[in-house]
Amino acid sequence: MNPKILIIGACGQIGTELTQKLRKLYGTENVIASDIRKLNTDVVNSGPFEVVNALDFNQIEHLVEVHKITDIYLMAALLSATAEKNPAFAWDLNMNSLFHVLNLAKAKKIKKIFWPSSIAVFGPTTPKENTPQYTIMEPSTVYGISKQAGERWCEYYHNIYGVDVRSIRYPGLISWSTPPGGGTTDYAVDIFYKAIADKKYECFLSSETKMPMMYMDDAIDATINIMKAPVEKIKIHSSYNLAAMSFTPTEIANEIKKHIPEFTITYEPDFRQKIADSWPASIDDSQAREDWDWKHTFDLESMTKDMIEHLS
Ligand SMILES: NC(=O)c1ccc[n+]([C@@H]2O[C@H](COP(=O)([O-])OP(=O)(O)OC[C@H]3O[C@@H](n4cnc5c(N)ncnc54)[C@H](O)[C@@H]3O)[C@@H](O)[C@H]2O)c1
Repeated sequence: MNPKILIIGACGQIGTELTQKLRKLYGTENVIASDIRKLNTDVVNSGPFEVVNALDFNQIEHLVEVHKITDIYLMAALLSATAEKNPAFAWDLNMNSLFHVLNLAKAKKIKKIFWPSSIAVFGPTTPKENTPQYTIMEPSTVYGISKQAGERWCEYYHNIYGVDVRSIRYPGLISWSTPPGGGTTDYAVDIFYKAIADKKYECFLSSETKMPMMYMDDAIDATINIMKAPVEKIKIHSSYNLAAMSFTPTEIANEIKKHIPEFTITYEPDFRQKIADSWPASIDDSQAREDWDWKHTFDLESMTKDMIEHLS
């Protein structure tokens, strides 16, 4: 039987593409998209849509009952750069929305949860290259602190209450259909828009800042596959490391130049440099590959080609 899905935060960078893919897979009527406002016409007009505040437990519970929801994908959050500008609100939104959904599962009102974590759970004391699944985690951003605390709570709700919650530590995500929502890796999306429109880009990170990244198609596949995996294959109930590629602004600029030879890049690092410097440069995701057969498709070369084809 198909799951009955509620996506909270469906109008964002990930939610938009996740909604369309889940609707194709499970049927439009089985995927209820929701967000705090009707922010994206593609999402709002392509199937059932509800306005919901992720901080309002009663609203979410009502939707779960009315639509007989089995699975919730909680995508609403304040992202890294935005969260630094409003730490108290970021903590409130990122934590309490998660508690609401975990408590619905604890009360057996839903069966399964997807909740995204991030490479922001790592910090300046974490080994930077090939960052292991289990390692030092001392995040220095409010976003990272909220994601790390969220991971601990996911594992706790699994261990103590038997909640089936599944999670991935997404790296920076690159996509062409919806603009990114205020993260530190957003430059790797903006650069394509500016390269095509202006043939030049001023990067808010320094030239050699290497970070883990992933093309949205791979991130959506990972999200759907971890949720589809038989429960016994999920060995980690905090969050899985996930990786596809790592590159610096110089490297992505050079790849873009293969398609747009006149493209130039300059560097003007801002407050986001400090956040980027505290994160890993590359990630060891062997556990996800082993446990539920994760594999990526896109590397820097194929991702760049696809982005330019779609945006040109
Ligand atoms: N995009 C990335 O590179 C990335 C990387 C790592 C982790 N993540 C995580 O993935 C999730 C989704 O990220 P995204 O990039 O799609 O974010 P986004 O900012 O693009 O989208 C978030 C969506 O949540 C909605 N929202 C905000 N507050 C809400 C509320 N109170 N009630 C209901 N909806 C609300 C927003 O309107 C928006 O549509 C987040 O948890 C984020 O931390 C994203």
